[in-house]
Amino acid sequence: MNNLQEKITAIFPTADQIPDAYQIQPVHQKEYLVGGEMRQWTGKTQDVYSPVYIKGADGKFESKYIGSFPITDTAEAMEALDAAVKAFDSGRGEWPTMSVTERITCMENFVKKMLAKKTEIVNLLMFEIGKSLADSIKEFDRTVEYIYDTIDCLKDIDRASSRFKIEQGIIGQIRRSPFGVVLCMGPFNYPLNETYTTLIPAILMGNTILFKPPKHGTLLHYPMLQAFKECFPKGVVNTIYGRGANVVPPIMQSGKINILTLIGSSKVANDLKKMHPKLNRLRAVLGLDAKNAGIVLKNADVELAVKECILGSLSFNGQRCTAIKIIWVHRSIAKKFLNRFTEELEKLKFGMPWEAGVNLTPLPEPNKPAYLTECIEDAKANGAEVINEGGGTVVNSFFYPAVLYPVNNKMKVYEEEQFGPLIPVVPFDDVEEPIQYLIDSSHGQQVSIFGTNSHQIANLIDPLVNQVSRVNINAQCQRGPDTFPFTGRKDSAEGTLSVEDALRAFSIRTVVATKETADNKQIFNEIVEDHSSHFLSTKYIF
Ligand SMILES: O=C[C@H](O)COP(=O)(O)O
Repeated sequence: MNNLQEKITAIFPTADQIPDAYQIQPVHQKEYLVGGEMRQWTGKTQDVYSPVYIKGADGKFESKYIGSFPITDTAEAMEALDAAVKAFDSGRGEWPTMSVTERITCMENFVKKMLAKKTEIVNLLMFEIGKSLADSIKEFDRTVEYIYDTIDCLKDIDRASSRFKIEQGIIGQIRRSPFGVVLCMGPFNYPLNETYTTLIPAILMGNTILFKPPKHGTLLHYPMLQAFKECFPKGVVNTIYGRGANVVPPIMQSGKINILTLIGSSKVANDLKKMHPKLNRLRAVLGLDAKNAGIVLKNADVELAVKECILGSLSFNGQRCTAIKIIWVHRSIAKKFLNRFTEELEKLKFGMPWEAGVNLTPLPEPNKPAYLTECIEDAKANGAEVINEGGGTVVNSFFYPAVLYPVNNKMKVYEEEQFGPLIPVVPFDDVEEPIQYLIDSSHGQQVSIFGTNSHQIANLIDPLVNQVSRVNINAQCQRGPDTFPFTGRKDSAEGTLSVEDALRAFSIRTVVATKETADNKQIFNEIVEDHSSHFLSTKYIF
């Protein structure tokens, strides 16, 4: 065992080395929620093991068992679908016809219950997906803030829709109405936050939901199951579990899903969409694969570029859709950049998720270290080297980051999204090379450009922003602030998310209109008075 292997091996604790505050008890989930009923599952369950390995008395390591959840099957999935369809009731259900004010009250109640579960959810985030304590807390807090921002934004939308327009002799009220039944599936890397960035606006807009938690990151949703039952009318939120291949296709093939929302792979999204018998009636809100590039220009501030590229490529071990997944560096500064990059990489602290200041943690996907190793072998066979000491060392679920240089287009890592701590670096002579790379790529989410010549950067912005959906200047790629539009071009996304865009994505603009006559004005006044609970501010219009 070499020095680095020994150091990595030492990060895995014995059972009693886990601090008391983070000694979680296994979560044995038996319940699933359908039609407002908490049903008991007596069938097979899926055991869940943590990426945190524990050293036993015999010196051997074992992945920590943290609980189990129901492997519900097709029948239960179809019951959940029927419950969501029934609750929507072609737009006549209690939830889609409820006033915005009342819906917001339900959601505020839900957030209160969520806040009470913070410790439980944060601990599960650490143990289920290996996210550091600091990042798990950030994920929880960001989600709560997102819900409050969404509520505020909905109030604004509703206020605007309670104002009547008169144009060309027509009085009209433009509303935002729910779309129908939503199938919602989130990712493992932000299992709470990114799931809720679609789930919450979908609920708030009056839709009814089928919710399948991510495979890695199911248990952390359990603490909120009862809250979904208590805070919303029957059938508004229905849960499905088990093997995606068994439960999702029949739901899509039923033709009863109105919105498919998935944060995951473009292949899965395309396969699922094709299953829907009436594609023209399906809306998709998708966050998919990305291969964001860092472009370090000849005149870049190398220190700044290194700092941002380290953050961009290695925060949460590179398991972010917004991570920088390939770095293009001008050949004249490549050596300097790589020396400083590897020096900074070596300073990163690796350890268990609960340790203060930890940057690199174990990976939750059991097959990921083998996949990343395969990418390294492929890159080596095609002329690249791992240039940092110990890069690619694997111990249990931990993979030490590897920097590959010089990467070329024959290698898997050139175009494939590695979604892990592997940093391919490509030298370039002419900035047209990375631009052409972005043009040829099937991905189109973000790019980070590093340089000090504002004239040159200004000239690059248009070509770049016409390839990707966000250009970051001298800064890493990222989704936030959550009020900014978040999307991608080509195979990277469909639809746009952010607080306001998400509310739009899960609703449709509708119009209530009449001709402008004295009688009709009177009728509209009466309608508004009658339905005043549907409006936050307007009582009388004329
Ligand atoms: O994994 C994809 C997320 O949208 C990344 O979000 P983030 O840039 O805030 O880490």
